[in-house]
Amino acid sequence: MSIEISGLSKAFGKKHVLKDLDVTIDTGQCYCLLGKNGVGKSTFLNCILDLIQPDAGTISLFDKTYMLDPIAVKQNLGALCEDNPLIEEFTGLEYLNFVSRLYRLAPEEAAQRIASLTNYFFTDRESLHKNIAGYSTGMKKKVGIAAAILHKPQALILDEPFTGLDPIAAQLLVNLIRSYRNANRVILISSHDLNYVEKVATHIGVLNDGQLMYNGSVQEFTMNGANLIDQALFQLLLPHHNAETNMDWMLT
Ligand SMILES: Nc1ncnc2c1ncn2[C@@H]1O[C@H](COP(=O)(O)OP(=O)(O)OP(=O)(O)O)[C@@H](O)[C@H]1O
Repeated sequence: MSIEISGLSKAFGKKHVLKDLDVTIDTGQCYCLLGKNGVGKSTFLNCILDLIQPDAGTISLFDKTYMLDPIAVKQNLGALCEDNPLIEEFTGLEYLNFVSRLYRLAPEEAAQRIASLTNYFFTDRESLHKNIAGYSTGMKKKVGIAAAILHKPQALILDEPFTGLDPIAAQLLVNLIRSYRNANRVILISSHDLNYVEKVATHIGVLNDGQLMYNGSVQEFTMNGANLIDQALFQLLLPHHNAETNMDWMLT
């Protein structure tokens, strides 16, 4: 297995956000983690990224663990975090060059990859010479995504990658994720954008009350396409919800 998580638990004070989770994600899969606000999706991803220390459990990536070989694990990971921290004083190009040096890419190789990624995502190339502080949310996200991919990681972990992207950039990201998936990498995404999840997911996890209410293939989740992902998710999380009776006051 490429990503193997076993017995993962995390509490913040008395709130048990993740309870003894087991998840395996194999190469060629794009696993999309879904669930209501505040259910623990980012916490789950941040544990895998070693940004949050779990209370219990083991995480192994390509048979290596943080405990035994943290550098090897991190070399194989590309990450876009929910708050997308960048260095705002840098221009987009300076930031990507900085990241390429962190990963010790040869300068020529780095220049080639940066040119290809920025050509792909940025029609407005001028903006890449301006400070990130002045970028829109979507532009920052595109820089964050490019930085996550630059070192060609085996596993890509993306927290809310579609949020804030315009439809063109989002579709470009869909195409990129599909190519990445087909190149036998492994992708883990947390997202509320189910239209895009529908286009990239091979597997779905639905987190609720600290546990996975569903953990399996997208085909099984949608009953072989009989349901859309949003319908299947709604039925799973709110099977008895009746919006009309709850909101009558609004219509009179
Ligand atoms: N550092 C922290 N300290 C205390 N509580 C935290 C901390 N980080 C997260 N939480 C709590 O853990 C729970 C899960 O948060 P998390 O951000 O993982 O949810 P999420 O599913 O990603 O939410 P959303 O869909 O709204 O982004 C929330 O109740 C949140 O308030």
